[in-house]
Amino acid sequence: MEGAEGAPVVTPVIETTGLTKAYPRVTALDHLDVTVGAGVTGLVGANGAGKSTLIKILLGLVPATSGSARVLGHDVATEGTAIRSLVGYMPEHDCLPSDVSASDLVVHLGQMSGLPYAAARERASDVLRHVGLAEERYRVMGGYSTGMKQRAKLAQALVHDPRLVLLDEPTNGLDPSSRDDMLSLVRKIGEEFGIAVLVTSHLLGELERVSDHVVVLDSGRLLRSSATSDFLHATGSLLVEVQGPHDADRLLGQALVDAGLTARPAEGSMIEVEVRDDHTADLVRDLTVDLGLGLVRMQERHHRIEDVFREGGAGSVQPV
Ligand SMILES: Nc1ncnc2c1ncn2[C@@H]1O[C@H](COP(=O)(O)OP(=O)(O)OP(=O)(O)O)[C@@H](O)[C@H]1O
Repeated sequence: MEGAEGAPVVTPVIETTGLTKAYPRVTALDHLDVTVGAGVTGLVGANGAGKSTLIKILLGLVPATSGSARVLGHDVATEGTAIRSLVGYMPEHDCLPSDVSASDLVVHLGQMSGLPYAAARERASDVLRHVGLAEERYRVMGGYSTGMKQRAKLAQALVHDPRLVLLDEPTNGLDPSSRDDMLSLVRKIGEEFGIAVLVTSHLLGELERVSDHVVVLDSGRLLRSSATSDFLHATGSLLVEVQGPHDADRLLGQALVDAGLTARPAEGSMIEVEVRDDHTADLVRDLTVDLGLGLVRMQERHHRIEDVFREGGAGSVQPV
């Protein structure tokens, strides 16, 4: 298909419009409009923000109360089977049978998704190797550590060669080193295997590291959706440190205000200056020269994803 200018029209991986899920006591999703493209997308929000509900609706497992959603162009309300053949799902909770080996489970689920036995075996062996379970794949999963269980859940999500995987809290319960390993795997799935990934977490720092794009939910509403780099880019302020006569920082602060800029004390003896336009940094530099002060440093102040929550008020999300 081509757009008006002759450019190919790219179907979003996920698109929701006014998506609402009301339970008797709580509205889990509240008129959610969100679009997810290729690459790795982090879906972040506090416990109860609606992440798992969104995933279940996208899989066609739970009906929405109102609104609509499409996954890889398919309507979740009517094309759940088509969606599930194209999408892998790693559930949040421990749902693995304890008396079955990872190999048997992944082969079985490969067959369930339509692969012949020999192909399912081959594919299971590949995905179990990719997730780092080559050695232990014939052991029953009841004896697995949490990290190994998470890997087995990831492997079964990949066995049918999906175009999109929905990973619900893949780092849940993992120690820091296993968490790093899991996040590297998530990144690898998106980057090397070219599979679109939607990964949820309430640990914000993790998503900064592995996601191209971050969607933030708060009480079922969209708080923010943007490229991860935008979260990390300058907040629109400069941190300035000067050296010179006594109270140099105050002197400069007042001069900046007199020059029409907004300036306030920041950590240490630094001053934070709001960037008004492309000339703000030059103006700060010129003022320090005029005042006879030495400019020790001037740097952009960087945002972290956590700041979104401070502004947006989703207080219980934990930074790592
Ligand atoms: N089947 C259900 N019946 C009633 N309420 C539900 C049901 N499933 C979820 N909820 C409620 O909907 C809200 C959103 O839950 P959801 O599990 O989607 O959040 P979440 O962001 O995935 O959080 P968590 O990480 O804790 O799972 C919560 O208040 C939850 O209690």
